[in-house]
Amino acid sequence: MSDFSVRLLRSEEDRAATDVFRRALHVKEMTDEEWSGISASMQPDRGFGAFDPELIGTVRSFDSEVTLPGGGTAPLAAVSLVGVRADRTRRGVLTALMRAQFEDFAARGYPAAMLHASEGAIYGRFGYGIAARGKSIEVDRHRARLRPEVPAGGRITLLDLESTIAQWPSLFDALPRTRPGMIARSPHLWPGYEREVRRATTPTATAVHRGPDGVDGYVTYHVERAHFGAPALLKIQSFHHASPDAFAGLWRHLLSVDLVDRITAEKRPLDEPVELLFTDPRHAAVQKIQDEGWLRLVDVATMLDARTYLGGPLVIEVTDPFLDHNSGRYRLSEDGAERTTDPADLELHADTLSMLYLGGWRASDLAIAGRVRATGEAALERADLLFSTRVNPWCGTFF
Ligand SMILES: CC(=O)SCCNC(=O)CCNC(=O)[C@H](O)C(C)(C)COP(=O)(O)OP(=O)(O)OC[C@H]1O[C@@H](n2cnc3c(N)ncnc32)[C@H](O)[C@@H]1OP(=O)(O)O
Repeated sequence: MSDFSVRLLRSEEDRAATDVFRRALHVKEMTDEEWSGISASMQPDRGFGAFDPELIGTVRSFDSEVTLPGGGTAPLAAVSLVGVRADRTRRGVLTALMRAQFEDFAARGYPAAMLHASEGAIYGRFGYGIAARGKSIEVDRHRARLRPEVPAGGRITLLDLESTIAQWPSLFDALPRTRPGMIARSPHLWPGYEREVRRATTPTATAVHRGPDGVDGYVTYHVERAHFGAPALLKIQSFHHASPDAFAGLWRHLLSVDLVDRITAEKRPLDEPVELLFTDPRHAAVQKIQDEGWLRLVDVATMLDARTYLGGPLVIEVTDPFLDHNSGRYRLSEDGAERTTDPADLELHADTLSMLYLGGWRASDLAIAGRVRATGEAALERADLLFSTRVNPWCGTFF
């Protein structure tokens, strides 16, 4: 028996819910001024609160759309602002909030949800899995030399802070979302990004790249030092490109910025070939690899049928303890996905299916870790090919 109840938040409760979230992350509550700048980022009717009767926990989402393997898209609930008051944790509050959210997503026809996790041990039990990973890189600007065959790139225009803020949404929307896992940016996201760059103590700039057909890439960055005498770091805040020319041209620009010692970027796509631009690839060092996008297939049948596959057929048996209606067997092939009673080639839990879904992991690697059980090597080989994608998945949007 729970001694709290969960319901949709009213808009006048959004600020208190945001404060619950911030305190859970050890961040100060917002001032009136901060709240007035950020309140537009709350999509109405997408926040849930747990009450006992005080507000003790919250989750939110905003509507989006995710790119799938094969180039299709599906409606996506982007989940954020998850927090439970420190004196009310470990008694099922988040579990109840997650359940309410999934019911809401299903009722509104959102077959998938995604989030960025504060800790890796929280969300697997709710069926979220690490669907996309990202690498953090650091480039030694003084030593990195571009190889002769690297494209020259097109025209670069530099935007200042105000122009960056004004043009960000149209720049992002102008570029195709080419990787599985990339999401549409709701208007509710931009106020938060604006707040971040306005708070920076050094100037933010955006370099826009134009190719023969117009804008095909941009990078937003600022330069900072930890203290006087420390190396000057050019920190990439976002980098999106739609052509090899734009990728090379924007890196040429970053390397040309004076008074910079190192260039850093976090959570870049695992297969983005930055180091291959340089005569010595070691001058672009991968510092760490982290989980980037956690995916939840809320409606497994719909999502399995929405992506494309290579080869097959393969029958998978999914166990979904949190959303049991998803449990069962599915036959996957180049023709799509359907429920079946045929014997399974592969058995896995819903969180592991999320890891396979966007092509971010191989079934044979997950089998080594005990996350997938297969009838044999042949089934794993078929599964590796079936779920494989041309490029690595990447969300590329923080929320
Ligand atoms: C998308 C985002 O916003 S990410 C930000 C997430 N928020 C934070 O990290 C803020 C700080 N943490 C919190 O607010 C809370 O601890 C939360 C939200 C992570 C968890 O809330 P709780 O109400 O304690 O979760 P709940 O009681 O439902 O726990 C369910 C299960 O998950 C486990 N669990 C919960 N949090 C964690 C954790 N951080 N690490 C490991 N296990 C956890 C519980 O032990 C419990 O296990 P059980 O079912 O075996 O008993």
